Amino acid sequence: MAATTMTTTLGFVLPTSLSPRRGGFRVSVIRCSASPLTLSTGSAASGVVEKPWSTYDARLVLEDGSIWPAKSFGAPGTRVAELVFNTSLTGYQEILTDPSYAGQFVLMTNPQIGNTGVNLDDEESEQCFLAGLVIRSLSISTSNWRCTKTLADYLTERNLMGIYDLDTRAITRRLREEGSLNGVLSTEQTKTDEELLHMSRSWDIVGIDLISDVSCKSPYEWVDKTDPEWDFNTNTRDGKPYRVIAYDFGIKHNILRRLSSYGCQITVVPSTFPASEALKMNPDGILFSNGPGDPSAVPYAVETVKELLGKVPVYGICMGHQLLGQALGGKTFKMKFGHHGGNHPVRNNRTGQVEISAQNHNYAVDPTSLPGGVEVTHVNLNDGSCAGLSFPAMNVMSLQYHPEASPGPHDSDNAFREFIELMKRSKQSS
Ligand SMILES: NC(=O)CC[C@H](N)C(=O)O
Repeated sequence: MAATTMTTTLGFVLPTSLSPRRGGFRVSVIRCSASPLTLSTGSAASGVVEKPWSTYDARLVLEDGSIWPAKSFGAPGTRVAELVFNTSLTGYQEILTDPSYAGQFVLMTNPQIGNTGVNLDDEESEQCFLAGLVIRSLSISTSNWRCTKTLADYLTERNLMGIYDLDTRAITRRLREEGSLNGVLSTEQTKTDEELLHMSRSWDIVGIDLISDVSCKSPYEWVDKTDPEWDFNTNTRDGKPYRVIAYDFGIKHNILRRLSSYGCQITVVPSTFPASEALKMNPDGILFSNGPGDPSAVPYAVETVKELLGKVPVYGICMGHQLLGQALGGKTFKMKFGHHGGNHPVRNNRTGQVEISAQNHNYAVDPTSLPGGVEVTHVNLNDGSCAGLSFPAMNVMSLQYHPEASPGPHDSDNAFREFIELMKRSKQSS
C-alpha cells in the first residue's frame, strides 16, 4: 500500500495577490502524485481490471501551493473547505454524517476505505454535511451483512465529493507540520490550478457561524434508543424519566440515543431557541451538543448558555463544551491540526483512569483563561490539552470529546451516567 511521492515543481511564480495568508509557505505550485493502482486479475490477458465505479480526474489544491491529482468516486464539482485527517480505522459512514464536519474535507489515514459499504443504521444525522472525503484506496468490493449500497453510490446520491488515489500519508505529514490547510477539491478540468489555489486562499473557516446551517429548524421529541444490551435505564426517579432539553448545534444521533437509553425524555431544540423558553419547559437538565466550526463565531449561542448557567444542570459535548468554557469566562483557540479519530487517550483527573476516546475537534478551551472554581476534569494525554470541565457550584460538566463514540471506543460512556447523577443530586438538593 505504501505510495511513492513523486514531486515535480512546475516552477511558476505566483502573482503577489496569491501570496500565502500564513507565513512560511513555499510560493511555487507543486504537483504531487501517488503511484496509480493497477489490479492484476491473474486471468485477464491485460492483467488490469476495470474498477466498478466511474472515475474522473480530480485535483486537491491546498493553500500551501501543493496540488494532488486524484480520481473521483463521488459527485463532480468544485468545493472549498478545510482539510483535516481522521485516524479512525473505520466508521466512515458515521464520520460522513457527523454535522461537526461541515466546512471540512476529511482525509482518512486508514489506506483502504469502503469495504463494508453503507447501511441504513449507522447514520449520525439526516444528511452529510462535510465537504468531501479524501482516501488512498477505495475497496473494490463490499462485504458486510448490513451493507445496502456501496460508498461510491452513496456519495453520488448525496451529491458529495470523494476522491482516491492520492498519497494520503504524505498529505497527513504535511498537515501535521503546517497545521490544518484550506483546500479546493475539483473535478472541473476547465478550472486552472491558479484559480483553485486562489479559491483556497480566499476562504477561511475561522469566524464563520456554521451551526445555524446544521441545526434543526424547530423543536422535536427524540425517542430512539441504542440496542437493549446498552440500556442502562436504572436512574429514573419514581418511574419518571429525567426531562432533558438538547440544544442542537449539529447534534449526533448517538448522543440522543445514549441519553434515551439512560432513561431520559428528550426534546431537541434549535441553536437559536431562547433560554427563557427552555426554562419554561421545566427541564431536569440541558445538553449542549457538538457542532461544526469556530466556537468564538457564535456569540448568540454563548449568550444562551450563560442565561441557563446555574438554573439547571448542564452537560456540554465538544462544541457544547467550548461554548460552556466561554460562558464561564474562558477563551477558545484554534489548535494546529486538531484531534480527529478513535484513538485519543484521555486522563480523568479525578480517578486517574485513562480512557481511549473518540474525538473530532479543531478548537479547544484554554484552561489558563478559566476563572477560579472551574476544574479541568480531563486531559488529552497526546498534547495535554483540556478535555473536560466541571463547575460544581453551577452543576456544569462538559467533555471535549465524544462519550457517544460512533465511531470509536465506548470507554467514556459512563459520562452519560454522571450527567444523570448530576441531575439527581440537583433535584435532591432543591
Ligand atoms: N465535534 C465538535 O463539536 C467540534 C467542535 C468544533 N467545531 C471544533 O472543531 O473544535
